[in-house]
Amino acid sequence: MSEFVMQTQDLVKRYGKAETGRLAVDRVSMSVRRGEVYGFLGPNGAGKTTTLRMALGLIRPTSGSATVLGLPAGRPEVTARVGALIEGPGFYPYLSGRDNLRTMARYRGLPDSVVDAALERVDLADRGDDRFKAYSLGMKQRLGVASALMGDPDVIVLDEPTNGLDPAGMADMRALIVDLARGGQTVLLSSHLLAEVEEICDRVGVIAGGRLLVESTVAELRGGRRLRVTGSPVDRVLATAMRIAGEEAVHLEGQSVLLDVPADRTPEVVRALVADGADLHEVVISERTLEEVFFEMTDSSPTDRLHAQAPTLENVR
Ligand SMILES: Nc1ncnc2c1ncn2[C@@H]1O[C@H](COP(=O)(O)OP(=O)(O)OP(=O)(O)O)[C@@H](O)[C@H]1O
Repeated sequence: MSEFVMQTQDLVKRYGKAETGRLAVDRVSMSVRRGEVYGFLGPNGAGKTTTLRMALGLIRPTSGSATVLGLPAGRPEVTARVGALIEGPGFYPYLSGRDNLRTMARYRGLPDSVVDAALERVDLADRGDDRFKAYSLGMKQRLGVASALMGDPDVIVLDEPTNGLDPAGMADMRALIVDLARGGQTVLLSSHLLAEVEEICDRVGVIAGGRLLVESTVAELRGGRRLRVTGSPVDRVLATAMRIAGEEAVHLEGQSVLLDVPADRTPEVVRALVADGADLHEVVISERTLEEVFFEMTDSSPTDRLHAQAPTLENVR
């Protein structure tokens, strides 16, 4: 059994004319491992939905390929083992939640018994007989997830499942996703919310402008710990830091110099700074947040960071 449940190789999607059409996805190769929660992270319009639709065989790639559970995307035997919630399924407003799911289950050749299990799973069992149109947004989202869970699929693909939910609804949805992975199912979650991905995902793929910028564990992406040094004169601290850690690993934030070095190099850094004549006011070892990593990766300035309101990728581009 392969370690990977979903892989794409150089997936490309160009909407419209061959030469001049919009390049929505540009050579994306990603791999989702069995049993993990994979966060597919990117700002609006990055190409997340288009990539997922190709990976599920819902639209044809311009070039490249995708395999799910070792088979080409879109094959019927694969489709039966993948549950997906992409851009909200079309529910009938005048049918109850339960009848909506029954209709879908029958269409997919599943027994009625999967419906109650799925409603139970998303905590909608006692509201299953209410009409869909009377559901709150959170309930509608949960019913969408229930539709993806019917038949106990191996892989669950959820496109922005917390969109439009209030904080409590988001927390419930995250808890459900973590629970699914604990039960052995693989979850591929697309999101533009950094904090959400950081909280619940094992690995993440970051997409922007149709390109996959990076794919790694959240811990690897953060690069472990970093050192924050505040001292004077700042330009001397900066020069020494760059000499010790290399230019790439040094960032200036206000009056502080940030160094991406392993924590055990702290004494060496402090010795060098003092030897170079810097006055040290503060040396702190801190964990980087995913948000910090993204701002650096996309080269936005500290001023942009000050104006960033919510930790979403919208602020990054
Ligand atoms: N059917 C289509 N025809 C033409 N262009 C499209 C189509 N679907 C998507 N696009 C364009 O492709 C690009 C990627 O869109 P996509 O929906 O995949 O991004 P996304 O990351 O899922 O964004 P969002 O979070 O806003 O859904 C966007 O520029 C979008 O306008």
